Amino acid sequence: MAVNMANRRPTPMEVMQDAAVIPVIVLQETAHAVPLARALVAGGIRMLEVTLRTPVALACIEAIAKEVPDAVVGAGTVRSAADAQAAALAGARFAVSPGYTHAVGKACHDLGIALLPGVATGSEIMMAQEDGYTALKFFPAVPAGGAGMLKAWHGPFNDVKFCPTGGITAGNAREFLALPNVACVGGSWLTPADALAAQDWGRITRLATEAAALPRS
Ligand SMILES: O=C(O)C(=O)C[C@H](O)[C@H](O)COP(=O)(O)O
Repeated sequence: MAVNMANRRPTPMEVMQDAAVIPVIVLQETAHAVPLARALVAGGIRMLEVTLRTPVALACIEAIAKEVPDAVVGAGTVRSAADAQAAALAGARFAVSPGYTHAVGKACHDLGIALLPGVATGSEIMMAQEDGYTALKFFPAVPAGGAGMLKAWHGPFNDVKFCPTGGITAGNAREFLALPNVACVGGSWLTPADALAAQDWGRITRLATEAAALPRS
């Protein structure tokens, strides 16, 4: 499944198909970015979503883009065209949004970076599809209806693939990955805040290795 990403930006489907899990990363320290990225890559996970939730997020994206060539760094929590522009400038090669607006979709299209738009309703799926997006993040997956929702969507939206995120854990990931319309899952469990604070990169590589080995449909 893994394709050679050197020197180019992935398509949305390539972002979703590279590994079973996209780690959702919240970084508080710029110095953690590179060792964390290397730890995840060592475990077989290289599509990395760094959320724009902290003041250091853009600096972290920039550091990973420059110093970890085997990683493909993306930005999460992209909520506006300005977020998308800042992320692309920092070196993000894809974007993930918690919801969807035409402005975010157009910005990513114009910037030439892949977007996984966040959706939680049929109307949002239709809006994203109108703009050409068919590889979508289902957020927040568990609170918004979980596997049952994905099964229901598979009827009318059987041309869409999802990355359920929000409430996914090592315990329930398999149930989601077994669904025909799920290409991968997203989650923060690979990068626990206490492991980051302790700079326990070995633990993060172990979590990534387990996640990379999860079976997919
Ligand atoms: O920041 C964003 O852009 C988001 O969309 C939220 C994250 O995807 C979820 O917070 C991850 O959920 P957990 O794995 O349950 O921690």
